[in-house]
Amino acid sequence: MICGAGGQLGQKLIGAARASKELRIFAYNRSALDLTKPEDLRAAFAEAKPDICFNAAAYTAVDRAESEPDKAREVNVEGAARLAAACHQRGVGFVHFSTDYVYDDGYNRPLRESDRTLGTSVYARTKLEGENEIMRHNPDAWIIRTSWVYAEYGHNFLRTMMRLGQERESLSIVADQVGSPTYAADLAAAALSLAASEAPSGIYNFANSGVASWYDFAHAIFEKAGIDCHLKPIRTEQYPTPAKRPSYSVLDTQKIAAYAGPPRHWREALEECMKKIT
Ligand SMILES: NC(=O)C1=CN([C@@H]2O[C@H](COP(=O)(O)OP(=O)(O)OC[C@H]3O[C@@H](n4cnc5c(N)ncnc54)[C@H](OP(=O)(O)O)[C@@H]3O)[C@@H](O)[C@H]2O)C=CC1
Ligand SMILES: Cc1cn([C@H]2C[C@H](O)[C@@H](COP(=O)(O)OP(=O)(O)O[C@H]3O[C@@H](C)C(=O)[C@@H](O)[C@H]3O)O2)c(=O)[nH]c1=O
Ligand SMILES: [Mg+2]
Repeated sequence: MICGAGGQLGQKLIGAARASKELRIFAYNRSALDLTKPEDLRAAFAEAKPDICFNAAAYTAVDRAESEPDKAREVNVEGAARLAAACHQRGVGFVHFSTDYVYDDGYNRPLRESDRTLGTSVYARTKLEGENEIMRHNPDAWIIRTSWVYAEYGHNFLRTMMRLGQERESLSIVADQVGSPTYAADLAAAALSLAASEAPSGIYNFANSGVASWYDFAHAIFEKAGIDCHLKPIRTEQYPTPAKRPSYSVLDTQKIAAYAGPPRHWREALEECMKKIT
């Protein structure tokens, strides 16, 4: 059972599950299963009778969340907790997704699952609270923290850059926020591997390997797309946004690698994704 099936990760989970050929898939987008509606949940469980549930549904608009915290909370905390509890009651496995933005920004080495959390934005705090509520309602849950997710479709930095790069002659992009771009297809495959393994419940990081600033990421996108737009590296203060983002959120992925294999480099994954964009 896949919730949030219309999002970028949701669509890739469907693809990964189909490729395995052994799974019967019940995928629900927001109109079929709204996490804030208990009656939708009951109907979906009755129909799918799943062995395992993947929750790709979330409120992901980082800046907008600053002005509508209740909406973000409703999905990322209450909705996620409700789904986790429903799975636990029925003995259904549960896989949830969280974000690099939950980590404390004081580290200068790849972040481990046991490191301190903080959350400098409404989005990050609702995701963190969601994690805690999930673990309280469902101690068997797997929670995968990931970062900078993109796909050839959906709302993401890659698609924003492709659009702006074609419209503008030059773009200023922050170069002092560092993380790891992650292809939604690689994340989906890792999530299925984790759920099929003997991995204990708890928190797992997953991201493509290698490190990039948003500026590096934009640079690689323009290079691969052959877009001729001048890129200027800037500091965070020069690009004010409603939500404060972490300056360093590279994830240590050793823990999940034991069950899902080592992730490939973000540049290799980006190349595969961009071949799908015509
Ligand atoms: N995108 C990223 O860079 C990152 C994402 N993550 C996490 O990964 C997960 C997947 O994210 P991603 O696929 O990128 O996000 P998307 O925004 O692409 O997809 C989220 C989906 O959830 C749906 N949704 C929103 N509210 C509800 C609701 N009440 N009930 C059911 N569905 C709902 C959205 O529908 P609609 O479009 O109609 O609102 C959308 O289809 C999320 O948990 C996210 O927090 C973690 C790190 C990075
Ligand atoms: C469009 C644009 C953005 N930026 C900066 C702003 C920001 O610091 C950075 C990325 O902007 P975005 O809004 O695309 O990224 P953002 O929405 O913050 O992406 C995050 O989404 C959530 C869901 C997550 O969980 C995170 O892992 C992360 O992927 O790029 C520029 O510097 N110049 C620009 O022209
Ligand atoms: Mg955004």
